[in-house]
Amino acid sequence: MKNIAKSQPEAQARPFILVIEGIDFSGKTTLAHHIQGTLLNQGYRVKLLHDPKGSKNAQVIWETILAVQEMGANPTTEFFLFLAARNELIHQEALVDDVHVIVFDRFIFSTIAYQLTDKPQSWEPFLSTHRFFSGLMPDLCIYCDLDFNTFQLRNQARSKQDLFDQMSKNRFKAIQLAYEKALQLHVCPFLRVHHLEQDDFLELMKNITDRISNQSSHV
Ligand SMILES: Nc1ncnc2c1ncn2[C@@H]1O[C@H](COP(=O)(O)OP(=O)(O)OP(=O)(O)O)[C@@H](O)[C@H]1O
Ligand SMILES: Cc1cn([C@H]2C[C@H](O)[C@@H](COP(=O)(O)O)O2)c(=O)[nH]c1=O
Repeated sequence: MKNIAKSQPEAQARPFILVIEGIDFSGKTTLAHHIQGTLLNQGYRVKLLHDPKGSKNAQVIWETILAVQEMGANPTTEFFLFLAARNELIHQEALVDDVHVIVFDRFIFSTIAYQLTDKPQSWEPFLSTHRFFSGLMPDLCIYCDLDFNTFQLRNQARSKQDLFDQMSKNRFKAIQLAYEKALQLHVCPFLRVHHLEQDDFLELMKNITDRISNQSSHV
C-alpha cells in the first residue's frame, strides 16, 4: 500500500476505536491488516485485535465456545461466552497500551448478528450492558459486505472450518439482515465496503484518518 504522509499524529486523550465487521470470509482480516499497515506508515500507534481470539484468555474461552457448540450448548450460553471472551480481550489487550487507534476485527455487532439474530428486542439491553461494563464503544464501523455465492466459494477454498462457517443460505441471510439493522441503531457511523479496489482503499483511508484527526481535535 502507498505511504501517504508521515507527519506526527496529534496526541489523543483516548484511542480511536475502529471496528471491522461482516459475515465470515467477507475480507475483514485482510482489510484490517491493510488499514493497520497504512496507519502505522503514517506514524500512528495502532493495535489490531481479533475478537474473540485476540488475547490468551479470550482464546481459551473461544476454544470453550467451539467445544460446547459441538455438544449442543444453549444459544444463550454461547452469547455469554462471547461476552466473556470480549471482556478478557478488552482488559488484557485493549486497555493496556498507549495507542492512537485500536482496530477490532469483529466486535459487538458480531454478537448482535450471530447470537441475537432474531431477537431485536435484546439488542439495546445488550449494548447498554456492553457500554456499562466495558465503556469501549466504536467510533467507526467498516462493514464488509458479501454475497452468498462468494461466501460459498471462499468457504470451499478454506482448508480449516469451524461450525460457525457451516451455514445455510437462510442463516447467512438472517445474519446479514441483523447486521444491516444493527448498523442503523446509531451506535457509531459506518462505512460499507464491497470488493475493495486500490482507489477505493485510498479513499477509505482518507475517510478514516479524517475521522481520527477530527476526534483528536475535539478532546
Ligand atoms: N477484496 C478481496 N477480493 C478478493 N478476495 C478477497 C478480498 N478480501 C479477502 N479476500 C479473500 O477472502 C478470503 C477471506 O478473507 P479474510 O480472511 O480477510 O476474511 P474474514 O472476513 O476475516 O474471514 P473470517 O470471518 O472467516 O475470519 C481469503 O481467502 C482472502 O484472500
Ligand atoms: C465476535 C463474535 C464472533 N462470532 C463468530 C463469528 C465467526 O464465525 C467466529 C469467529 O471467527 P472469525 O475468524 O472472526 O470468522 O465467531 C460470533 O458468533 N459472535 C461474536 O460476538
